[in-house]
Amino acid sequence: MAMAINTTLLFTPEAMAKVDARVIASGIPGPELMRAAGASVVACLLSSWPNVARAVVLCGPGNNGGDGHIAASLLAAFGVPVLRHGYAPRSGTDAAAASATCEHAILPLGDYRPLAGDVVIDALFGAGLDRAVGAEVAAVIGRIAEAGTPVLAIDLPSGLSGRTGRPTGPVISAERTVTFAGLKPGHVLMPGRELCGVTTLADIGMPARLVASDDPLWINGPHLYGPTLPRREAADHKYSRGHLAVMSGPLISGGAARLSAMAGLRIGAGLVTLGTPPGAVMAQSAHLTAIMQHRVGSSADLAAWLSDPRLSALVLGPGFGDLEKARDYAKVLANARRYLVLDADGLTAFAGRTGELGDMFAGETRLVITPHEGEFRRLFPAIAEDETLSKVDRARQAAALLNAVVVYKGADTVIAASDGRAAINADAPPWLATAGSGDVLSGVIGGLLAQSMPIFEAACAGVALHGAAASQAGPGMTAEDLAGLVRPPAV
Ligand SMILES: NC(=O)C1=CN([C@@H]2O[C@H](COP(=O)(O)OP(=O)(O)OC[C@H]3O[C@@H](n4cnc5c(N)ncnc54)[C@H](O)[C@@H]3O)[C@@H](O)[C@H]2O)[C@@H](O)CC1
Ligand SMILES: [K+]
Repeated sequence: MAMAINTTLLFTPEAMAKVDARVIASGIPGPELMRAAGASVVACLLSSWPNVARAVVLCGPGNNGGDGHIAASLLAAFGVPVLRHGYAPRSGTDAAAASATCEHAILPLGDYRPLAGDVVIDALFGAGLDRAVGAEVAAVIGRIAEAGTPVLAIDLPSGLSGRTGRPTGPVISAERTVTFAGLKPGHVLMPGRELCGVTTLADIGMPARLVASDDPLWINGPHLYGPTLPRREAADHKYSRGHLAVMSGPLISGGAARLSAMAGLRIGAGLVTLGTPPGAVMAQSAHLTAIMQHRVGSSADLAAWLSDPRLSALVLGPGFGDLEKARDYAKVLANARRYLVLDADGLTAFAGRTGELGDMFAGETRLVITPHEGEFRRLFPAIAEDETLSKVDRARQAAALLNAVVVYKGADTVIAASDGRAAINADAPPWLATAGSGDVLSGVIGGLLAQSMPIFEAACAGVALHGAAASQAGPGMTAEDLAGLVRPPAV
């Protein structure tokens, strides 16, 4: 039978509970899964801490504790000194059967005092955590943190929500986490990703076809956008690879549009033109070679320019400056049914006016917005303030509200479409948070849209390829370096 981990989907705790139930209903007993889970924890512990002096299993009342009991009995069999602290499982459960395999008594949780050489196995709560941990658990979490004792978390660090990636209260900070069959949003959303430390996905013998979910939530990667990347053909010419326009701001802030335009060209758009206000044309000319210019001083100029049907996608916002003009231009672009990446000043222009923006872009989705945290809060204050929502929920609600693809930026950028599809990007390097990097991202997405890539896939690919360019650039990267390193993958 094909056993599996699913490396592309993300499973909310609810979706994972359904997978568990399906697998057990298919005839694989729960205790068998628990044995495999406990064994994978032991494998991780022994490879990461081969000189462990004492393995301290902190066990909770549910199945997460059950995995911990299995780990305790296996470690004891391997001759590792073991301590169990925590709560006894309810009788008759799989966790109780697991607990019975270990002969060490379960000592009270509050009695644990960390010693040098300890490694803690956190088996208190996993996917079943539904509220803040109590005072006794909070106290032991505090003592472990104070002592700096390394922690290996089972499934999720206790106190972390697998759905939101946020702590529900006091939370374990783990060095390593072992989870099963598929990652949960909490493993990749911040600060969850950091609280998990290094996360390992273990195969516990669930059949591949059952490790599935009808919630369209993925890790961002080529599995999402690879098949729709623009193909290079020998017969390509510049017009067959699309024409991207980037609206330039005034003299003082024209650099942002240039970064965006350069990125659009590098990602493969056949032609890239700056739409420049008259006062900035000379200055921009001094900087441009492969990028062309068109003089655009008013909405009428823009509308006239758009009579060229080859102009398929536009970027509006980086360094644009004039908020009223940004609103007017967005309206012209919406009426002309062009694909638009709205960023920076283009987003600020619609703070408090998201209804207006959504109405403009009704119908087939043609709008991508790329807000960072502050811009998102200004655009969607009610969604941003709702503490029950995860970043994925927020991006999805914003996307539905605007009929747009939302690229909600950060260390855990979420890309969401108005039909509910969403992806979390989990591998961008921290030095990507630099001035001008957002301008490059909007150019990358615009360049892919100009090449007729479908809109959600273009946004996912843009975020991934932008991150890949940053990884290649390395620490100390500037936005100019980044724009120069953006490349389409070979397809
Ligand atoms: N069912 C399965 O097929 C498998 C489950 N596995 C493990 O099972 C775990 C999920 O098990 P459970 O659903 O039993 O969940 P947990 O073991 O995470 O805990 C659930 C129990 O804790 C209580 N609880 C939740 N939050 C609490 C809080 N803040 N303070 C005090 N009590 C709290 C709940 O009411 C419930 O009784 C996974 O994380 C994974 O480790 C693995 O054994 C693999 C297979
Ligand atoms: K845990």
